[in-house]
Amino acid sequence: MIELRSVTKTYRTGSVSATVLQDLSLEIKEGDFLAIIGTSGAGKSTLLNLIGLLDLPSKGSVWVEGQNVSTLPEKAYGLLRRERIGFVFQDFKLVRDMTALENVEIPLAYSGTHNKKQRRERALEVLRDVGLEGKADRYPDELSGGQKQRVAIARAIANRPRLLIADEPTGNLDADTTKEVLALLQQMHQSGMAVVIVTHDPFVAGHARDVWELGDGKLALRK
Ligand SMILES: Nc1ncnc2c1ncn2[C@@H]1O[C@H](COP(=O)(O)OP(=O)(O)OP(=O)(O)O)[C@@H](O)[C@H]1O
Repeated sequence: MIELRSVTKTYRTGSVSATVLQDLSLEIKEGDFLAIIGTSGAGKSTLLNLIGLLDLPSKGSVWVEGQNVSTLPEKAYGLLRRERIGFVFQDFKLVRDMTALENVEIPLAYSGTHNKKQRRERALEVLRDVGLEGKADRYPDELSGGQKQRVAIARAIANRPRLLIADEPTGNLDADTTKEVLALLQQMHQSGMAVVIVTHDPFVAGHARDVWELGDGKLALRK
């Protein structure tokens, strides 16, 4: 589905350059469930940005279904991302002055595939899938952390992406809520989506089928 081939990522700030990923390869296949662990600064977010088509490598290539994304015009690249990938973040990134329902409608409006009525129906359907049917009209500030993350997951899956990327999705949640969110991610995986989680938490990583540790710019399989 998405393949990183010998990617290197170097950041340059003025005359200083730092290589964060070094000749790293990784293939994400349909239905995978993998966790990426590593110390702070190891490059996990940098790696997720490449997997999520948010950034390009300095060297090497990123392939999506047989296409080298470096060779695509920016518009096509953005479209691939919007159609195929959903993102979930530690701090939820919900829009505060929009209700849960309106937040979930955002990607549906961007994709241009649904009219207003269809957007509403699809948003309600995914809110139901994450167990938040009754909270559709609540604003983020009126929801618990776990509920906010469930809204964020609903928003991420509204366009039926093939890949769900979660960057520390339980980082702001307590133990019980962490379990709820993990159950939901497992449910997404069982429904056929590939799931990639970045986490510091061994308990969270343990739920994935494969665990990769990022260190010294390379990945090592830990499970
Ligand atoms: N845009 C950038 N410009 C320059 N350096 C950057 C940039 N983004 C990240 N870095 C550097 O790259 C290294 C890896 O950062 P990254 O955020 O990928 O690590 P991480 O493993 O996700 O860390 P954390 O667990 O603390 O979030 C760090 O040393 C960071 O300072």
